[in-house]
Amino acid sequence: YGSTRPERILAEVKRKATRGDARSVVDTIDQYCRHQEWAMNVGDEKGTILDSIVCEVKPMAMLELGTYCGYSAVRIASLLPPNSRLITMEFNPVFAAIARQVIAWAGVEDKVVLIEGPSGDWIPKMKKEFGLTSFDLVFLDHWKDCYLPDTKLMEECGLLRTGSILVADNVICPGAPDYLEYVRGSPRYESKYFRSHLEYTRVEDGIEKSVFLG
Ligand SMILES: O=C(NC/C=C/[C@H]1O[C@@H](n2cnc3cncnc32)[C@H](O)[C@@H]1O)c1cc([N+](=O)[O-])cc(O)c1O
Ligand SMILES: [Mg+2]
Repeated sequence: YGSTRPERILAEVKRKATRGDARSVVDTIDQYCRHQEWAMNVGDEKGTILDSIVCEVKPMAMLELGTYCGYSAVRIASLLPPNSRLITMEFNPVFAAIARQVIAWAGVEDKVVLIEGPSGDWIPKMKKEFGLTSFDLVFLDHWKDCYLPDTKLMEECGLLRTGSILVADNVICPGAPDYLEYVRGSPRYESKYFRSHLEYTRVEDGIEKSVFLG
């Protein structure tokens, strides 16, 4: 009977990755998705760009929109300073259940809070639910037409402070043109494009890093 792609990715992690070793979970997923079946993880090439930004920012409070199988949650969590948290949102219960197991296998569950539900509903509740003032770093990797509305919602809910950084995957492929136009055109953002390739392919894609100026 047909398993889902995320279930096959989890099975591969349990078969090949070393329990408690986040790096081996990341490498196992990259190998599988490069050689067996493609999946929409940020991947190894764009992942190193994301890694460098996480290491530069050293966020105490980080948000990820769109957990999927948990690949980037594991990648990010393995680089977070002690006592910092990644909150990651996923509204598909099947994907959320897989991601929880991938995160646990990697041994980073104490750094990751996975919220199951739609970002649009949860963003307005973040401050109260988590005693947050603002996010130091946000990784956007969910539906591409949600990037802009969710960014505006985070602004309105006071979740961004002067210096908060937005990192958006796929700004070229599949593309997020309205988001790109907004962060590049707005005087409230200082935006920079990191050219790369769509995960596991030679197609151009890139990551946009945008600093909120307040
Ligand atoms: O479509 C892509 N990503 C969408 C990712 C979507 C993921 O975020 C969740 N989600 C969506 N809105 C949500 C709102 N709230 C919570 N989770 C949400 C979905 O349940 C899914 O797990 C994509 C596509 C390609 N591609 O080459 O086609 C490459 C990529 O790197 C991609 O990221
Ligand atoms: Mg992506």
